[in-house]
Amino acid sequence: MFDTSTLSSVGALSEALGITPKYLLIGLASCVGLALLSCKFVAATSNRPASPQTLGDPIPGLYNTLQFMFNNYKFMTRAQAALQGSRHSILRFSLGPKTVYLVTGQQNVHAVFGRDLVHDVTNQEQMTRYALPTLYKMNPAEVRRWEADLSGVTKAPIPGTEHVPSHQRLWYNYEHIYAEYLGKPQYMKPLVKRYDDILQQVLNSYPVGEWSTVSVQKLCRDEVTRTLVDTLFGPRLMELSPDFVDRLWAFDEQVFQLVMGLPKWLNSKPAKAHDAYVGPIERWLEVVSAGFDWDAAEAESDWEPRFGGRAVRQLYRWMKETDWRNEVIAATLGALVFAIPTTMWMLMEIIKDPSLLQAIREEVATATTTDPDSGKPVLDHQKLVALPLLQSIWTETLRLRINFNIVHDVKRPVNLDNGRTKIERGALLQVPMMVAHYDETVWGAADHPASEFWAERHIRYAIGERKFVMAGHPAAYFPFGGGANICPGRQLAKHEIFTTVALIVSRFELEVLGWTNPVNGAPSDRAAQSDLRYCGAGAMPPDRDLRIRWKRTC
Ligand code: HEM
Repeated sequence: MFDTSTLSSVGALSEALGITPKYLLIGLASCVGLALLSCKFVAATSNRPASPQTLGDPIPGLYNTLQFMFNNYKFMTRAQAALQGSRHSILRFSLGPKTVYLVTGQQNVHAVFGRDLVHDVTNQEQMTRYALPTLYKMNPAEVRRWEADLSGVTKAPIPGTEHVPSHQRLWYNYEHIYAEYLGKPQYMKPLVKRYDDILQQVLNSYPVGEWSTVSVQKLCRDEVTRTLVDTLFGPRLMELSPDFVDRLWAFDEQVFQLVMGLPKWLNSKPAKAHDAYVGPIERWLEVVSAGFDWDAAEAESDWEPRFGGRAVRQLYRWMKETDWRNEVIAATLGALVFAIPTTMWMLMEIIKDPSLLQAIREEVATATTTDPDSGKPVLDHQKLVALPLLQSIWTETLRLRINFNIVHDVKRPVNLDNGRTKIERGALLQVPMMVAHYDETVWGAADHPASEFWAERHIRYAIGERKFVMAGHPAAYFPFGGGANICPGRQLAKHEIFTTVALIVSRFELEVLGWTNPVNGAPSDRAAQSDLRYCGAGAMPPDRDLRIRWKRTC
């Protein structure tokens, strides 16, 4: 039990850390073990030389750990400040008993994602410790299978593991099937076509010539999400569970807490939301797999109504062949990242600025043809994803709104910082997007600081023609991660999001009504900003909604 003095010191500490007391209490309970270990660790390592830069810890072993976990934005701002003006681009701190190296600088980022270190610096320990038992619901025996697969993630197995049968190579197949069936153009194109068709049907439910009021967040969380789910999984999932999309968003709210692995008795909400989300996927799998003929042509088709697109079907097939339980398959498929916050941001940025909206309409028209039979407009997706202004807005949105700390374990000692920093085995490397994506020296322009959205940041004009040219170095921009684990859905996401924007701007007249608070719908006197609670965890959604009036024109 806490007495009042404990609560007031919790209050003071929470204020200093910028964490709400509730989270601090949960954090204190869960971190106490880590912190004790960490104090021992700090004592053992305090004689180290001051290279690389070390981030001070006001309460050794505790403050940094808590702030990192519960107010990542403040932590990263401190880290940025510590690195500024320092001759180092690597910052060391402790997270519980672990030594963490925050890796910044283009050369270092390039090295961490590069082929040379692919077997030395991996995400596998993070996966087996955090993602597989929580997000993918694997039991200890199932996790041990992954731990036992030492054959690596690349096509060629790590020397000495060539005896592992190829379909039993868990790390390799997991990456490979995603990369193949989500990323390769011949498999991705049918998914994009399906997405376009379904979204058109959804938008056609708004009668031509009639004004109606919609909100951008609600539209994306509802209609656009349904379109995405139908594209990947087919229509049966939502027919069997009409409230599936509500369950998805309820789970989305809890996912960060879930992956933190807090015990259920401390906070049961994340596990409950997870079960409520995975349950319908498991039931759907039972229904669609029953009697499915794996030797028939439909098993190889680009899209069929049971499993939907080929990626999900291929994953299911491999997982069954390698004896995954249905619950684990359902949880793994359910973890497919959805691209919704990026869609919300792009729509908001375009719709709120009438001259940008007009420029995008004109650009989209150049990627639209007319169907000779129906006379209806048809998007040329290949042209669409190459449009310069749309690409600039996409790049700018991802740069500012995707904020993820990519974490890798060091399996063998590595040298970074031009050989000046030796990283020991067992340490953690964190590659934060926030430092690279907001770097003023890379992205800043006169009158347009790096922290600000500027639609034309990645546009150059050559003889009056608009061209897309990324304003900064590619190694300072990695919203999809990098190296062996780079997001396999990145091209699909780009195609789907561009299609959504193009269909909306070209078929609707749009008028802004105002910003609202999505929690209670009340009017807001300011535009949306990134929801900083999501800093370090993925996409930062807008903290305000945009209410608009729209009228379908064709
Ligand atoms: C704007 C949209 C998206 C962004 C910014 C994004 C970003 C990311 C990032 C940062 C990672 C982690 C990479 C790493 O650990 O190095 C990731 C992984 C992943 N993404 Fe995406 N993603 C997006 C959309 C999608 C879509 C639409 C799909 C599929 C339908 C998808 C499927 C995946 C999968 C399966 C992984 C895990 C790969 C693995 O575990 O190795 N993503 N994504």
